[in-house]
Amino acid sequence: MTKPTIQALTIAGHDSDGSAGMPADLHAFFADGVYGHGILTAAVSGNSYGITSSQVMPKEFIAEQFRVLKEDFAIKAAKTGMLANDDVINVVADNYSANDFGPLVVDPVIITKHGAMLLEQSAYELFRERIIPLATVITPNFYEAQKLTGMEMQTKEDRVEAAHHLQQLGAKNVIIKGAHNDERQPTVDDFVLLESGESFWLSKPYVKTDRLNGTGDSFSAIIAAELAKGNSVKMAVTKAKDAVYAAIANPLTVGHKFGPINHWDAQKELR
Ligand SMILES: Nc1ncnc2c1ncn2[C@@H]1O[C@H](COP(=O)(O)OP(=O)(O)O)[C@@H](O)[C@H]1O
Ligand SMILES: Cc1ncc(COP(=O)(O)OP(=O)(O)O)c(N)n1
Repeated sequence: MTKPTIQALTIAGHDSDGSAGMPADLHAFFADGVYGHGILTAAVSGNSYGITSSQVMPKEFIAEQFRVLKEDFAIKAAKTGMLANDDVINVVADNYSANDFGPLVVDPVIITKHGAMLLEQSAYELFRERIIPLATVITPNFYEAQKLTGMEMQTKEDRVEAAHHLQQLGAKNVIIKGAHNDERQPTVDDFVLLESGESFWLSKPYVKTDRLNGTGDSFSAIIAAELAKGNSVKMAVTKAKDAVYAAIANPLTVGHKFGPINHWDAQKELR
């Protein structure tokens, strides 16, 4: 007899270097013991030096992927990654609303750590209108929170204010991740604002490393995997923080420049 398998979905772009985007999401789902499905929105050609070009999938093809997954699989939670432009945002929002894939974690992928823009600037407004209200949890980094709220964020208080702003835009639970390259701080602190109004900080030591590709993808994918298991948002974000920290602190040697995180060590943390 086969055992029941918890299934989650990523709606994201593929990065050819395997470190970020859909590959990172699927590694993270696997590390957390969840079977992963993937709706491909775009693909980028990248290696450890960076991204050189990208292609966006046709909207009809994205809609078809939703249709066939819905027909067959019991998906319990999902996450979004690279949504690229207005067409992708519209087809994802229409199809997510029409299907029952459970809670949605929105990772607002706007720019990578190394400066590649993965969401057209002209699409920020539509993203705010159509994607943020679907979010059970939204996980912007410092930069993305500024772009989505239009706020300048300098202090920790600014981060708290930005989280409330994102909640007013319709996201139920908000996490604003700390800066990943601020060597002056001994810790990286992520601010969490829950639907109930409860708030707290998640904190881990700052790790100085070039091997940070796919941290945001993996973080949001573990949150989605935990929600697929029926766990609370509070438990999901805490486990994601711990697991991604373990994956950052024990780096892999892949590529010559900016490397991936270590999902095997994330898996040890999640067991
Ligand atoms: N240098 C670092 N040291 C420790 N934790 C980090 C570091 N960089 C990122 N993190 C953590 O990794 C998780 C993913 O965040 P982040 O890297 O900001 O996402 P993104 O890829 O969207 O920019 C967060 O919990 C963040 O605090
Ligand atoms: C196709 C694709 N999607 C997302 C990213 C970047 O992922 P993220 O984890 O948000 O950012 P980095 O930590 O890798 O900067 C990507 N590179 N490709």
